[in-house]
Amino acid sequence: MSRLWPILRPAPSAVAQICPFSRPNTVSGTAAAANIVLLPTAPARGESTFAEPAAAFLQRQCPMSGTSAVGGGLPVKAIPGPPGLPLVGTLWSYVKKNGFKFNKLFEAHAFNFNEYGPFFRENIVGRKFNVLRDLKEWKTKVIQQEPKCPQRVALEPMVRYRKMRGLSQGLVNSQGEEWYRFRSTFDKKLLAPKEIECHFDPLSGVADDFISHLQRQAKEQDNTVFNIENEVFKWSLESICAVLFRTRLGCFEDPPSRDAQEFITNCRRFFTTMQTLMYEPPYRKWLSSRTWDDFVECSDALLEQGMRLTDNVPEDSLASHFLHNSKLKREEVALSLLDLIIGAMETSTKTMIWNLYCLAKWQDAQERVHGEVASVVGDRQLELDDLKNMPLVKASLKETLRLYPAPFVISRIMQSDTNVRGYNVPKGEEIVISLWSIGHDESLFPDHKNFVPERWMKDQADEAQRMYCSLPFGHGRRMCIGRRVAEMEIYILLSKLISRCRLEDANVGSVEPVIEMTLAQDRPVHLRLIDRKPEVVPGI
Ligand code: HEM
Repeated sequence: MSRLWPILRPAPSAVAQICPFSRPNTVSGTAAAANIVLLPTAPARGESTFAEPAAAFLQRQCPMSGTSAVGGGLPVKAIPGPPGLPLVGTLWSYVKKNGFKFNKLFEAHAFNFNEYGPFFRENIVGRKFNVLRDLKEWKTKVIQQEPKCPQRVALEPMVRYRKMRGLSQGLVNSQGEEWYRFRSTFDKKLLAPKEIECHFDPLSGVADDFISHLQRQAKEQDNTVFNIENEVFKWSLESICAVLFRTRLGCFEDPPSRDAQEFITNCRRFFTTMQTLMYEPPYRKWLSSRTWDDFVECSDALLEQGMRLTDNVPEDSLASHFLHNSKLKREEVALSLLDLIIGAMETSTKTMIWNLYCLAKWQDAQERVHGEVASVVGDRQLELDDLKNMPLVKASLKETLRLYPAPFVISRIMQSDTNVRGYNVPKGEEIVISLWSIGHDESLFPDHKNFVPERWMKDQADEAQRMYCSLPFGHGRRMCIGRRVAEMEIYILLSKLISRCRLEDANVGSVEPVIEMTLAQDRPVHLRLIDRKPEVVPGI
């Protein structure tokens, strides 16, 4: 996508010189465009003006404001933002040389927040984004008031494929009552903390096998695991299948079992082709394309494998529970289980790699986390209750997700008119919260470029920060349904791995984030694994 749709990133001065639309779209500028009798001079840039909700600003400064405000707020078009051309909107800024890159969209967001304040509006070829950097406003105005069935923009290639095959849209992409039917089936079993505890043993088994697999590889290659993504992807797949099907696929066998290899290949093809399809210009979907054919082929294969996995599931598995205790048809259960696998794979894999990379890069932090694990677990095997006593391990994941939030934005399509920061956002508009920008806001997170897990510890983070500054799994009725599974599998793997090995950064240069399906690493990540214990004790 970056090749097709690069986004221009002009320096502020360059904007003024080059662009015919260079005048910043300030409150007064946009309001004038919307025919509102308005303000003397609104400051053009910076947080201080925009940190104040626009309606209050208006009220204070302009006697006419009461009449110009719509439904108690300014019209949505008055939200400041980068100026655009008729029809194409800000696409011009995406195709200029040396501009923003689409695969670094979070940088464009940071730039725009700096220019236009914590709520800006952008129109790219007719699609309008209202981008927010204010988590409190997101929680109180968007999420707390959301209806029974909140909506998010769907993953278009998946929707197209399932329509073509006459299948239901499942958990990730359905909307309205259909979504509710799926979600209410899966919610309790996946989100209630007590329900998740039964997955501790299977996930521990996967973590043990994975660590031994990594250690074997490292021994053969000068203590180094090259391109660790290939391996972490297997851990992710093996973990989610252990949770859903109580089945071990055999990803760490040498070579992996045929089923595992097929699953790995199809999953990887699914994500790479979907990524390409998602960012193609819209007209491409009317033309035949090799990528689309590939996507259909691997989606068919995944569906077939998913159906096969549900054929003979052990009685104590989640799959069996959903097959026998829900009103969903067998095919709908199989599709939803696939959705859970799809939801889990990219996010958990990328997050785990970032977490390992951060610990390897910030050795002091790694030693502090290791100290905690050693003092709680010692030489025995990790137990479920230990997880409650390792706040630093948990903080290490939170800090990773602050620096590198796998979904770097979360979106909602408004289902009723809502006043956000003084603007009346009508039903049908999309609001996007930029998690990346929040996590990199120096005023919220001093020393924000550094990995400091302790900033999330109860005695160090203030209440407001803990409440409003971290939302990597989303929030509300449509939040990540796999959050508890993800947290458990990551805590287990981190504590086991770090007590067995010291991680070292074996990369040339700093690994930087780029947007693929989620916030990915811009190069293959290599890590050195140094055994902490001369002899490996199985289990920990
Ligand atoms: C570190 C790992 C993960 C992160 C950061 C993450 C993050 C997210 C986020 C931000 C959303 C959107 C929430 C919203 O719109 O408010 C989401 C949705 C979803 N996630 Fe996760 N996720 C992770 C792991 C998982 C796992 C392990 C599973 C499966 C067990 C999973 C399954 C899903 C599904 C099915 C949805 C769509 C839910 C719906 O639309 O009702 N995720 N995830």
